Amino acid sequence: MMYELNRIRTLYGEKPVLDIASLSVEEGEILGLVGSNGSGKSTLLRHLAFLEAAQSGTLKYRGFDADSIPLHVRREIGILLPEPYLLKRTVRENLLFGLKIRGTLEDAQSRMNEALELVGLLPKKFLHRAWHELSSGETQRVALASRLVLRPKMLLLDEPTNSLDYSGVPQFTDAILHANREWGTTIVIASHDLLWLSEIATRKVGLHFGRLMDFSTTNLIVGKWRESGNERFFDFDDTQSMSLPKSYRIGEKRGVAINPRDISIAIEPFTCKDDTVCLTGVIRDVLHVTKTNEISLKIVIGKHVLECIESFEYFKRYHFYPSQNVYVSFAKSAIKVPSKEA
Ligand SMILES: Nc1ncnc2c1ncn2[C@@H]1O[C@H](COP(=O)(O)OP(=O)(O)OP(=O)(O)O)[C@@H](O)[C@H]1O
Repeated sequence: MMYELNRIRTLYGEKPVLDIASLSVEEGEILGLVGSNGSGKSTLLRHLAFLEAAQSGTLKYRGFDADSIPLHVRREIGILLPEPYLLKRTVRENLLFGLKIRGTLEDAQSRMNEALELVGLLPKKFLHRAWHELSSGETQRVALASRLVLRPKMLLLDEPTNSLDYSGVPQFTDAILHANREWGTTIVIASHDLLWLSEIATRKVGLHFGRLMDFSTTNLIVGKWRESGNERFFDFDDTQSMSLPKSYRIGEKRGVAINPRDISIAIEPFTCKDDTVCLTGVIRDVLHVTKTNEISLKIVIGKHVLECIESFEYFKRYHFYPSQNVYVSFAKSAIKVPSKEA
């Protein structure tokens, strides 16, 4: 067990931003943290890196309490922030810094080369570059390389794909998987890139207004609700809406969740019954989730995006592709009001 959190509560001023009853992180897993802006993901990562303490509750790392963790154990943990900070020196000095303070300089040169190659930078070209001669994507890569060179036991990544271009993302994926598989690094990643997280994470948890959600879905819809008669509706756009479950209480700021496996798509319209929601949308992304041999599709419906998971066989039959118009359907009973704790 890497982390054990119990009754963690964090307040900024009067405002509660984290309220987690319990959460564990197992050794060797890649845990994805999902949640909308301000849901508390970065705050949680800062707690896990011991950069900032929660107001109450207990946080243990490999059995050590936050306030008695030895420095050498704390140094097993690497964190990559969304706007990475580099020392105002060369790439080489940035990579060497962590090795120096840990006193592990034996095979420094080969480890630096390996770390740079892992993030897709040629050591010959980049090792002696100054920090200001790097693009933002290269800065992000060097920042990850300077964590990888330490072969950390624990790696915390906050929006790691932020400044990466299209080719940078697969490279980062490989680097992260390499750390996990070759060195046994346990990884926690906060990201809005849900498709990417589905590909890389072995488990995902959702944070919603600082609380863990007990849903196994990435389709968390938070937005404005419209009341009409006794019913409440969520509007995808001017013409498409869905009615909300009776258990949804307005003013609770909880949103609703729909499991991607409960959503069906088709190229012909569905026969829509009273207990079903039927919508139309456009496919934005198609991703093969190799772990489960399923297809994850992102469907744009009005101003919102829903993820839908179909079997590989179904996908092969219809050959769904990005930009295709599709019909979307799910049972009204699939719209869940998430409970407050996992
Ligand atoms: N230093 C701070 N002082 C006051 N409030 C803060 C501070 N840091 C974060 N917050 C607030 O705490 C809440 C959680 O912020 P946090 O950065 O953890 O969210 P997040 O899920 O990482 O968001 P995002 O997806 O936008 O990065 C937000 O409402 C934010 O405004």
